[in-house]
Amino acid sequence: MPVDVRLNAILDPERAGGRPLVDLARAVVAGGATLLQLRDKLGTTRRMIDEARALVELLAPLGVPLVINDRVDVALAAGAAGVHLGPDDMAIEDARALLGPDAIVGHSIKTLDQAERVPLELIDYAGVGGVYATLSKDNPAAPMGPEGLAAIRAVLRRRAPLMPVVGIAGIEASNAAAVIAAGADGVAVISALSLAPDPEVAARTLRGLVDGVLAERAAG
Ligand SMILES: Cc1ncc(COP(=O)(O)OP(=O)(O)O)c(N)n1
Ligand SMILES: Cc1nc(C(=O)O)sc1CCOP(=O)(O)O
Ligand SMILES: [Mg+2]
Repeated sequence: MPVDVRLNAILDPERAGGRPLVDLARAVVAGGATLLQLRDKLGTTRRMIDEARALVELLAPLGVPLVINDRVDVALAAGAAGVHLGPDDMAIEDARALLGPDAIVGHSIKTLDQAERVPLELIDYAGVGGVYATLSKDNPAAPMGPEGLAAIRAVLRRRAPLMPVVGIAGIEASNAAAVIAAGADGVAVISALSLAPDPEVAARTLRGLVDGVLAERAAG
């Protein structure tokens, strides 16, 4: 079954507004998040495994998968569902060999060239961006806009028609519908959820916007 990327909440302790990650996870899942990612760029390996284990314990009974950003070892140690990797992270082939066929392996696609070359048969979803400007990533690439996402999505659809595509970077309530209208199957979000006054409400709003455009697409 394809990974449900409709609302991909990325939890980053540097951008959690001081909230415990488990509290944030509980709130965004209550609001409709379908996939969670733990992204901790500064913590020790031990801290990251502790965070991941706590999230797995919360999410497993709720049926919401957790992927770990960058770190195959942390995913394995914590029993997470999989990983999200980018062009500078472990090669997809190596990650798949270590994690096995049932794990979720997501991969970033930032250019048309990557869309042509990434071994799509080994991944479960594509994170396409940066769509808009973001303050949540160091040295982000120039925003590609919904048009850039649509162009990458066209290449991915030709190569792997069922590959779920999730847009990332600067996505919030004001622009989420445009990302889905450009062809994404979901949105990946840090600040518009984690730094919202009420993350559960923010998740429900984003999920509603995504579902609305997906329903129009399904209706043809
Ligand atoms: C869903 C999703 N898409 C893209 C990314 C970015 O991954 P990467 O390019 O490896 O950058 P870092 O997140 O590691 O800084 C992502 N994390 N999630
Ligand atoms: C982790 C990440 N990767 C990006 C990319 O462009 O590849 S943008 C990003 C951060 C997204 O956070 P926010 O929702 O706060 O903009
Ligand atoms: Mg990475």
